[in-house]
Amino acid sequence: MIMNPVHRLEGEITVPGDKSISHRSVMLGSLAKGTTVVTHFLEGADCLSSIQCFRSLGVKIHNDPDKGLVRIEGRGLHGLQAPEQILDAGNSGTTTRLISGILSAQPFTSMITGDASIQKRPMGRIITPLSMMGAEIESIRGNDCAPLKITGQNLHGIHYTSPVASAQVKSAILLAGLYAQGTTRITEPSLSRNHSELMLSAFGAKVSSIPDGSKSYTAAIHPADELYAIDISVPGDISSAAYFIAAGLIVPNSCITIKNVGINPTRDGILRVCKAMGANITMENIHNEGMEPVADITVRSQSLHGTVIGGELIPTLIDEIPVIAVLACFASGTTIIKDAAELKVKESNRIDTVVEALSAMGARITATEDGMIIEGGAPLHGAKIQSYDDHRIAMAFSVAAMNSESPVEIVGAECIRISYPDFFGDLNALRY
Ligand SMILES: O=C(O)C1=C[C@@H](OP(=O)(O)O)[C@@H](O)[C@H](O)C1
Ligand SMILES: C=C(OP(=O)(O)O)C(=O)O
Repeated sequence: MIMNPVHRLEGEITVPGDKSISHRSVMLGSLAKGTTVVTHFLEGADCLSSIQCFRSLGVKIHNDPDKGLVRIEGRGLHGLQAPEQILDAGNSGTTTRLISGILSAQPFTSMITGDASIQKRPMGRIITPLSMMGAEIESIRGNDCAPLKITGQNLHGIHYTSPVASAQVKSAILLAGLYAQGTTRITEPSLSRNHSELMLSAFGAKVSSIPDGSKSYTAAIHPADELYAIDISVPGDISSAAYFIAAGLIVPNSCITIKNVGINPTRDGILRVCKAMGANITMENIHNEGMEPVADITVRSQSLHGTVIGGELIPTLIDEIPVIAVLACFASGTTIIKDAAELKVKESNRIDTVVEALSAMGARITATEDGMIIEGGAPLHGAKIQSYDDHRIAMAFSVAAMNSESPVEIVGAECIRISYPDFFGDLNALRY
């Protein structure tokens, strides 16, 4: 894919549904009694993997992609059936880790795996706490990665202190906790996205999240008899909106409104960073969609300055860091991204891939152990960029290309289908 520089972006778009919320709607809808209807579902490959896995577990799921409508005929908390084949999570870490929490408590054995990238991502982080709850999980190759063989057991509650602020780890434990004897608690070093807590509670589970001490949070869940179906309207994904927020800021004379974007405070770090860089982003029509806050976001091109991004801000923008690094190249002064070692265990090592690609475009960027340092202000020029089949990298560099001095080639841009199938269609609708 060759991306040419863009002169101006203007107009209004609606980005696809939130990936995290779409995954969770399939999972909780499958475990609930009754029919869950989901609108503005993300028809990205990752969420389709979640649908496919739950179909293999005996759940009837009707998907109307043209309408973004998914209807899930829940089987109740104890109604899943043993799968006849190995479950395939595709490229989705969320599917793999969250479903493992559920499978740990089922009265059958199952196997789950995914693509080459998934088979390299660390699963020890869920195997350890789920095993402490009584689960039997084997990493088939003995490397703490998928394929995983999960033999369901009677689980018991634990209080787990997680070394990482990871919503996938937290959610796997909470989902297992639905089935465990006694209360299950997970303390994380800072608050990661809380969509599971909010949605579990909307489906009738007894779940709480309490700040304890300065930064750490403890989520707790009690075992449930049943969950009950609800209707879910999925907000626009702020992680997808992030590409248009960044593009609107760096492409001269631009003005973009992104409608109905989720602005849950555990996800809005990109907005806080833009503000810290001097951007004036406006929000209108702020309201709640079910349990999640949403707003229309308007962004205009502006001059930016560098900032420091670290600490508890990191989990609130972890997937946006590649495009924030691009933004930092157009800001005056230095931007430091730290406390973000988690970037190394995503679809690619996002510290290495971002630094490699931005360096190739002429940016002044240095990798650090837990992030990167960017000296902004050097113009970017065309280059051949490897996406390493990482959708966030392909989209972040599509944004970089928009204000590059010459065309950029993005190798493997098809991977964008993972989270944003019509990314280029939406982009073209704004291009002048
Ligand atoms: O729970 C989720 O839906 C997600 C959590 C994050 O991962 P971690 O939990 O590994 O930080 C994020 O990177 C991923 O895109 C989606
Ligand atoms: C890390 C991501 O997703 P997952 O962990 O679900 O593969 C992502 O979408 O950037």
